[in-house]
Amino acid sequence: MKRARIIYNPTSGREAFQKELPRALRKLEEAGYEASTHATTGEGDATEAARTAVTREYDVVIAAGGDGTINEVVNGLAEQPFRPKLGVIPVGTTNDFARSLRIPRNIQKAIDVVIAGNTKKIDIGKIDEDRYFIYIAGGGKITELTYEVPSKLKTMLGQLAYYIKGIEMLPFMKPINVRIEYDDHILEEPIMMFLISNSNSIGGFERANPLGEMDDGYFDLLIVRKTHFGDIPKIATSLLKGNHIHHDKIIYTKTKSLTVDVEENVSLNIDGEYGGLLPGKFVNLYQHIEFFVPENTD
Ligand SMILES: Nc1ncnc2c1ncn2[C@@H]1O[C@H](COP(=O)(O)OP(=O)(O)OP(=O)(O)O)[C@@H](O)[C@H]1O
Repeated sequence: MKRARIIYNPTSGREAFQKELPRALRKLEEAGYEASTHATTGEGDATEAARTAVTREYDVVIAAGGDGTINEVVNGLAEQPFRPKLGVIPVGTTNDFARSLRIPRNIQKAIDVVIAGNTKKIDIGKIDEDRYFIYIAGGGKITELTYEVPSKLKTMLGQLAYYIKGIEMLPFMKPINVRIEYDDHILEEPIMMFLISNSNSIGGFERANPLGEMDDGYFDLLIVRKTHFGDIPKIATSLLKGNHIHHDKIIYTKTKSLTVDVEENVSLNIDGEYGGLLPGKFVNLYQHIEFFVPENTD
């Protein structure tokens, strides 16, 4: 009999999962899984729980929560030589990663995806020696000033799936001097921010194959060079149209790894959460975790 460990955040998304849990367990049992649960107790607990699931040789881990919970579970699995297959039940406030995998928001339908058994190996980002991210890492320096973001700009930016959180901050950012090394390039100049993504969103909003670039071993690297407040709407428009690749304030490329050095204190954002200060080394781990995904995503 296959064994599944459900790691869920009981506080995530208005506690919706707990109500559905008995039904989810029943479904899994009927599908031939012996299933057990672990309710997380606070920050970092999902990482520990995932490590324990590996030690106890579960075949499958199911992470129920938001992006934060999935990030933590992946951090517990990523360094293990044997990594169970990972199911995702998106019950958080932000579920960008699950959305990119086309996993349904409906809890029972998301369980059905696990039961159906279709999987895909997805790249994972590694930061320095022992931290991992699932879809985005980025950095920049936020100013003390609070400009009002024009509402038109906000509406436009609202359509940017992954980069929204980063780009939306542009008006509040001030230039930082960086040294970024990627492939054979060395960039040494003031920039507004950089975003490293393991996604298909940028330049690919209308892609037919949504997972096409989450398993290719490459990050998307987006760097916004030093710019003035007035240029930001233009940059946002160009990002939205997907022709940002040719914008002179934007560097957009693909790379398997990069290092980012800074002279001052600049914070790093990992999967939407504060992730300490730079510098950092970022490496794409090719097809490192096998996720359950709906069948029609290939
Ligand atoms: N029992 C708990 N009580 C409080 N916080 C917890 C608990 N278990 C886990 N957490 C923390 O909650 C963080 C965020 O959770 P998660 O990503 O699942 O939800 P979310 O999408 O951020 O939003 P929300 O919790 O508002 O639905 C996790 O990174 C984890 O550190």
